[in-house]
Amino acid sequence: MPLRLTPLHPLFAAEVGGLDLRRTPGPEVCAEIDRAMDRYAVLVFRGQELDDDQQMAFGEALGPLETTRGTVDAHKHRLKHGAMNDISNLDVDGKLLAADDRRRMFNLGNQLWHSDSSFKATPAKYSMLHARVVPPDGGDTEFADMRAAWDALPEKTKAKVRDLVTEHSLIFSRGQLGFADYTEEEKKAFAPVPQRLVRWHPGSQRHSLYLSSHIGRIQGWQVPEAMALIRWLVEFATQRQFVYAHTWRQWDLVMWDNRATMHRARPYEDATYPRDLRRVTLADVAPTLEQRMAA
Ligand SMILES: O=C(O)CCC(=O)C(=O)O
Ligand SMILES: [Fe+2]
Repeated sequence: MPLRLTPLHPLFAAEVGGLDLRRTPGPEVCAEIDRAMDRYAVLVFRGQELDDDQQMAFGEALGPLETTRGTVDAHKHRLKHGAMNDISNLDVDGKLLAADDRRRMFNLGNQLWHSDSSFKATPAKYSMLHARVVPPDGGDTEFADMRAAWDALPEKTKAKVRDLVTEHSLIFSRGQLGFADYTEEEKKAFAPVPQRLVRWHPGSQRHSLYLSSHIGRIQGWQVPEAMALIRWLVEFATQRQFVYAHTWRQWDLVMWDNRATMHRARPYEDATYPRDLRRVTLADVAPTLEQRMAA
């Protein structure tokens, strides 16, 4: 049975109808979802009244999670030794953290355009956010299609950036927010990781720009030149025609492919309203430099 897909944007993003995710989909439906992710990169499932277990079960049906219940003990240990050292979807009891709690911990970083976990050697594949409580207005999440952005680049620029290797770290993204003080342990934990600037997406057979606020260097380049280029690319790639803005309703589940998109949280007026969005993240298969490029 093919999924019922309704496009939400001329380039990417679609709504998926006819699925009740309280019952974890089997392998055939998951394969359909993967195919739809390859095509659309962002999928919106409305009206899904899930709890943490059901959301995690859906994630696990699609592939290995970045943080699983099996790693909760290790995770508790890391939290005890400084929550700032860790970034995770889980709290100390293994419950999913609300995005706002993660945001408080990670200093508004979600409001910068980014790709999840690009600061990890093996970054994230899919992320899914589930809306438990939403404020009356504001607080959208915006997504930008990094395949369409790549396609639209001038050929000269493509040739210039095609083989570049960037370095990503939480220290770089937090630096943009004014954070500068780190312990030696934190510096070690957040050591920059190399990533390709241009990726090959096997599912869609398309290239994508792998951009993120976590980028702070391009290997072999002086920092000012590197960051001027990265800023230009981010501006280019997040022009209005490449962006889908999701306005949340309670019980929306939105899943995106971090290999093919960037996203950012938008602020909302009255921060006294709760905004409880919970995330489950799937791990990619390998560091980007170890992944195959197009033949
Ligand atoms: O809160 C949001 O709108 C987005 C948060 C985010 O970037 C994430 O959960 O990965
Ligand atoms: Fe994010």
